[in-house]
Amino acid sequence: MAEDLRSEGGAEEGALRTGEVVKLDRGYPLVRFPDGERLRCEHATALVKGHDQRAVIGDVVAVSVPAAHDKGVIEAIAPRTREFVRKDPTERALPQVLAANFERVIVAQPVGEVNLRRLERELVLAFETGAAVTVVLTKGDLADEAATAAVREAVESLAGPATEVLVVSEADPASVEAVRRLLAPGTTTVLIGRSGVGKSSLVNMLVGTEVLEVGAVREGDGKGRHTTVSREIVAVPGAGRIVDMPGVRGLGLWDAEAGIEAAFPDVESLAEECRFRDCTHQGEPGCAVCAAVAAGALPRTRYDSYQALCREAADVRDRREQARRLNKDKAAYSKHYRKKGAGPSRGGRRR
Ligand SMILES: Nc1nc2c(ncn2[C@@H]2O[C@H](COP(=O)(O)OP(=O)(O)OP(=O)(O)O)[C@@H](O)[C@H]2O)c(=O)[nH]1
Ligand SMILES: [Zn+2]
Repeated sequence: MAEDLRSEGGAEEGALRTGEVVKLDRGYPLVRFPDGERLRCEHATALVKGHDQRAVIGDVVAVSVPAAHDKGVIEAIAPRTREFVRKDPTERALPQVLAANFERVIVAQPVGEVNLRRLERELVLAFETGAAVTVVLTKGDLADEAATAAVREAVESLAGPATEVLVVSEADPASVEAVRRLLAPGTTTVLIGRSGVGKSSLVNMLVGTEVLEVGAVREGDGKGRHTTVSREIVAVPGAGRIVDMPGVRGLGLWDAEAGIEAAFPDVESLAEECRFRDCTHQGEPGCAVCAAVAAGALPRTRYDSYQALCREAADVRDRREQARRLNKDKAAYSKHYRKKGAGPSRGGRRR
């Protein structure tokens, strides 16, 4: 008992202050307090040790400020209203939260080089958060009107009728006004998209000054480019706040069932006509999805990526289940072990 309390309470005397993680870079998380003060904060060992809890951008945190200490200590992280989660690229079965507590996700892709397969994946992750989702096609000046219209149509049909699709261009400052209108005061928007699509440029246009460093794209393949790794919540004048999430390369699915459903409304509505309620659309009799593919009503590529994403989601689910079972076994084992070992010496150890 006493041990539990000790590990929870921490040794700090001062009152806890509530703040928000507004910047993450290579240093300690930067926390902003309601009075505007910003302070670099490290994590209390109690947070990191047991469950490896770490604050992400947007997290509301309780901070203690030990006397004669230049850093604060994050003692607790408030429950999140929303999380952007991907599978941790370096782990078999662990999630990685990239941002917390936001109201909207903007998925950015360059209008001249839209990658529909990647967009599908980005939409699954965005929808999975439960936030409002918007697609912004960037670099509008690099595509002519006809090409832009064709791409917009393709993207709209992919994203579904509920998702707005906007086109912006650095060459046309008015084009970002539609984005600004989405950022309602008091709300936070997360901006995702592969490196170089123009996310930082969009944020700078919204703010009106160079708040974020813009990467210079190397001629040709665009490889070997310097990418910023910091994430920062930026206030947009007269609107809400936006977080540019640079350097998000891999977007492995984590929890994805609801996201897939939302990102594939065309498949989902066809699926309602399948003979079996649990149809997997892989050749079952009376499958409306397969029938639509055969009739050319549902593009085969679209069907294939739907199936691939479903497989990936199921695979992650299996691995999590495995890990959970393993941990349960471990926990049961150590509980048993503790009981046996602690028996005779229990009284003696208590102080
Ligand atoms: N022609 C044109 N170029 C643009 C536009 N927006 C951005 N760019 C260029 O695209 C390159 C990449 O822009 P960034 O804003 O750094 O892209 P990013 O998505 O923030 O990239 P990361 O920070 O690496 O994630 C820069 O050279 C920009 O000048 C646009 O509307 N038109
Ligand atoms: Zn079916």
